[in-house]
Amino acid sequence: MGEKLSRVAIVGTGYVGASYAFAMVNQGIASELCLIDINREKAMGDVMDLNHGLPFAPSRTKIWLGDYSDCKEADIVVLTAGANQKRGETRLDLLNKNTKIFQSIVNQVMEAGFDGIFIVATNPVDVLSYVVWKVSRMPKEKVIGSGTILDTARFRFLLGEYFQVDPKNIHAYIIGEHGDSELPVWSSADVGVIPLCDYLKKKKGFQQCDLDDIFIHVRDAAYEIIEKKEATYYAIAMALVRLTKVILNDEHSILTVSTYLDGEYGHEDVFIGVPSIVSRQGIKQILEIELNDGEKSMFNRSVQILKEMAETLDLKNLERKN
Ligand SMILES: NC(=O)C1=CN([C@@H]2O[C@H](COP(=O)(O)OP(=O)(O)OC[C@H]3O[C@@H](n4cnc5c(N)ncnc54)[C@H](O)[C@@H]3O)[C@@H](O)[C@H]2O)C=CC1
Ligand SMILES: CC(=O)C(=O)O
Repeated sequence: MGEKLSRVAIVGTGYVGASYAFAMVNQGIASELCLIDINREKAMGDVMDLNHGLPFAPSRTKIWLGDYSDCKEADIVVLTAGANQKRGETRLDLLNKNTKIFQSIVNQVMEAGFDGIFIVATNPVDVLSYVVWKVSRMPKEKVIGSGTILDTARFRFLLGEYFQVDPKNIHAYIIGEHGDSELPVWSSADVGVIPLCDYLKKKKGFQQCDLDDIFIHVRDAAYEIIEKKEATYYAIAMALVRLTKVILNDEHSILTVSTYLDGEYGHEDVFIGVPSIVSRQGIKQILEIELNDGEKSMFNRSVQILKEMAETLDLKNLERKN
């Protein structure tokens, strides 16, 4: 019996999309990788460049310049197309531009007969995940935004550096909007199996004000990197590869993806970053972690901001008619 083929289509091969494709090939995650971009020359250049690296890859990947008809057979379509933040812009500033682009892309993907899982990375990722869900009319479990996966990774990296512990042993989440209103869930953060607040008390030299500073660096990391090199792409690419692998291998891993709340955390009709179990079917379950009062009010504010942004869009006219 032959190996099961897995096809991933990437729409948007700019900094993020191309870095993701590179990381996918390097890790040998999918057997087929189809690159789609309005700038076909750029995408073709990436296809050639990636194909030339295949002799060094861990497994064979079929890589080609595609069009929307290739999405019919795709297991996952990854959306990384659209405008990125320029210096001084927030993620939410991109909303109108990227909603128009997404409406056209998602319609074409669906018209091709796609029936897999959407991964959304383009900003503002939470509101655009909502747009993808509305336009595609896919089940809510099958639209997954990258949410605060990247922020959580940044958080774990910086906490690991601070405590001199492997970031993989730091169990701490950033939740909420992937953006300025996100929040750290200190109340349930652990170093190994020790609650972070106990760890802080027991070990000399660590203090809460340093942790507050770490969170500010996490929240503002994108601004800092964009100031230095115009865009961020390696870490998000690696985060998207991890999410892709979790889906294709049915890993049931917990990731802080942007997903549709339907009563969880006391909210509904909004996509936002919360820890969720991700499987081959998409979102299997949202984990409702206990938040303290301060965290609850920050989370509620984040929901409110995302809802207000979604309300500025003409959502009725976004939905596909058939
Ligand atoms: N969710 C996250 O954690 C992160 C999200 N991002 C976001 O990812 C998005 C992409 O960023 P970059 O790759 O840096 O931008 P980029 O400008 O380098 O690439 C965007 C690509 O989209 C393509 N594109 C534009 N309109 C299109 C259309 N109608 N159809 C097909 N392709 C189209 C462009 O030709 C370009 O190749 C941005 O919105 C950025 O803010 C970036 C980093 C982290
Ligand atoms: C650009 C962006 O969203 C990030 O690096 O977090």
